[in-house]
Amino acid sequence: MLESDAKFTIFPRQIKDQESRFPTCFLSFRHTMLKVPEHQVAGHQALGGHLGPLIDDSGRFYKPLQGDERGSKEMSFYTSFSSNTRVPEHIRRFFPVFHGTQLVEASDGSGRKPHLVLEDVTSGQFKPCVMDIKIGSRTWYSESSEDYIQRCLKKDMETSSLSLGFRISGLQVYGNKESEVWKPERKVVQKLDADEVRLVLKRFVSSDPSPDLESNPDCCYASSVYGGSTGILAQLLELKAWFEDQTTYHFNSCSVLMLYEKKPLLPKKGGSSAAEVKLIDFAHVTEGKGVIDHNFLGGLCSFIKFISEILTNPDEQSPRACSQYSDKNGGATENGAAESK
Ligand SMILES: Nc1ncnc2c1ncn2[C@@H]1O[C@H](COP(=O)(O)OP(=O)(O)OP(=O)(O)O)[C@@H](O)[C@H]1O
Ligand SMILES: O=P(O)(O)O[C@@H]1[C@@H](O)[C@H](OP(=O)(O)O)[C@@H](OP(=O)(O)O)[C@H](O)[C@H]1OP(=O)(O)O
Repeated sequence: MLESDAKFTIFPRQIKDQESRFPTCFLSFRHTMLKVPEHQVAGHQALGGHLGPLIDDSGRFYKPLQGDERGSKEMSFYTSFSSNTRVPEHIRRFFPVFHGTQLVEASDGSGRKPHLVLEDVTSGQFKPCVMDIKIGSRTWYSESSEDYIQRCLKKDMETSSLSLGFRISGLQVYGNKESEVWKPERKVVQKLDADEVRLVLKRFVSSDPSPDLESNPDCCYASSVYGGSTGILAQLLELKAWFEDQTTYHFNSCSVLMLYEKKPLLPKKGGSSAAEVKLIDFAHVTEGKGVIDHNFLGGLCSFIKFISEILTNPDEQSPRACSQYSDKNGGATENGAAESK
């Protein structure tokens, strides 16, 4: 039995019809115009007739439930988490609000399909800077199939996951110039080494993120975004304290999403930037069975060290230029779009 009040079980699959696999209490219809999210930085994307998430104008993010067990796993997680009285209130804010599931027209034209209805965490932001960081030195878990374990192992070894305990899955950073956005190729940022990751984390909080500049990034937003009592570092430390205690869930292959809105003027010293940390992607969450999620905790600690070192030494010269990824579609672009899966 789980230590939580909520049952953390996968919904049964007695009924084959995909729409019927999900409890009717979660199904509802809202007739609204859905569109492809402009600020998505990783994951399956709805562009080009693929199946991917959609958003509406009221601040909701519709993530299609994947037909295999990933969909039921993610819904099972949100259902369990929503009613788990052991989750402290101050920790809930790190998770997108869950509004149940809904049948909506899928982006790949395959008809109405069940989607998770989540809070759109970028809603209302004009120039959101977003980074998706997949946490953990391993993205597989013992319950996975042999084939899945092999695929994950290969990817973990080829990317920074194994060496750093996390990999950057994707990002976008706005510059101060109107409509300039840096959205480097995902395959490249996943494989950066420690120096390059440090440089990207600096560019994320700089006035001009453009990778072809000779100068070091100015990090002029570092103290207001990463620092301060409500900044990214403080939030990550709060999350870390929870992970040192919680043993209900193992967050395999989950991501930390960092976001803040780029404003042309610098916030006053010590002023808040309304930077946020969110946890997303729960398609591979498993039961913690009373054991600390050391894979996630280790990766989180490693990521925290990168952020805190930037705050301590923002002016430290980065030993390497990022030519590796600036050469490969990494330059600042006009409304650059990430590639879709
Ligand atoms: N609640 C949300 N609000 C706004 N954007 C979101 C939200 N959840 C996810 N995103 C965006 O969508 C991207 C992919 O999300 P997620 O990892 O959940 O999808 P996925 O298709 O399961 O990914 P993967 O293929 O890595 O398993 C994130 O990087 C982020 O940009
Ligand atoms: O194709 P799948 O089975 O949906 O698995 C995806 C995988 O394709 C994807 O890799 P890539 O297409 O970006 O190379 C993985 O994303 P990362 O690159 O961030 O690792 C996804 O994580 C895979 O999905 P899942 O994690 O559910 O296995």
